[in-house]
Amino acid sequence: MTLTVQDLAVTRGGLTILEGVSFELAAGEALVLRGPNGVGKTTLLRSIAGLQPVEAGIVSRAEDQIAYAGHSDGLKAMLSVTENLRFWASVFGLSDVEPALAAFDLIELRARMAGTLSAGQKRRLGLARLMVTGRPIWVLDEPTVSLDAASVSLFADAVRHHLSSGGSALMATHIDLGLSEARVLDLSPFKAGPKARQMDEAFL
Ligand SMILES: Nc1ncnc2c1ncn2[C@@H]1O[C@H](COP(=O)(O)OP(=O)(O)OP(=O)(O)O)[C@@H](O)[C@H]1O
Repeated sequence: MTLTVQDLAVTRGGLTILEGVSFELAAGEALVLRGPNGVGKTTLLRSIAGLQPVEAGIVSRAEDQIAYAGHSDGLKAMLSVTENLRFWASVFGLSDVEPALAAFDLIELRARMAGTLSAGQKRRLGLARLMVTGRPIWVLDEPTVSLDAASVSLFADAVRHHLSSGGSALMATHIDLGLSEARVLDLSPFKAGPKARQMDEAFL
């Protein structure tokens, strides 16, 4: 199994948000996390990626197997599109960025400074970065934000290709990507108990 999550509890701002979350993800599989705004999708993904500690439970995975793409694109504004990808490829020990440029329709934009890209173009570059990590488990938080229909379709193709090459993907998304092979996990039943909920209201 690529990723096993057992009885996981995660916190945000010192409060338990989700508890009792369990699932498995094998090579070639995609799992889509669903649930209303604020249920804890981002918190869960960050915890699984090792970006924040878990409160309880087990996440069995090698952190160096995970490529995480979250809300901030992490792009270098003063580097070109190609230079950004080359930079990330070098960090991960890879060199060929051409497939990633092609997959996300970035060839015509390759010489542009990343800081001058539109929101959707930046997002495409942020997602292209996944391909140059060479890492098998993609953990994606709302990957399609700012993407138009054609770009969503490119992204879905990239995920399909990743799965067919033995990769796997765990993602939170509100839209239907048309990935018929993806399983769906609704997080609503794992919301932490009423005590934590009441305290959460105090933040509002
Ligand atoms: N610093 C904080 N202190 C307290 N609560 C927080 C803090 N940051 C986030 N939260 C709360 O934690 C809960 C989970 O947030 P999270 O971002 O994981 O939800 P989400 O399911 O990803 O939401 P969305 O669909 O809106 O992106 C929310 O109720 C949010 O208000």
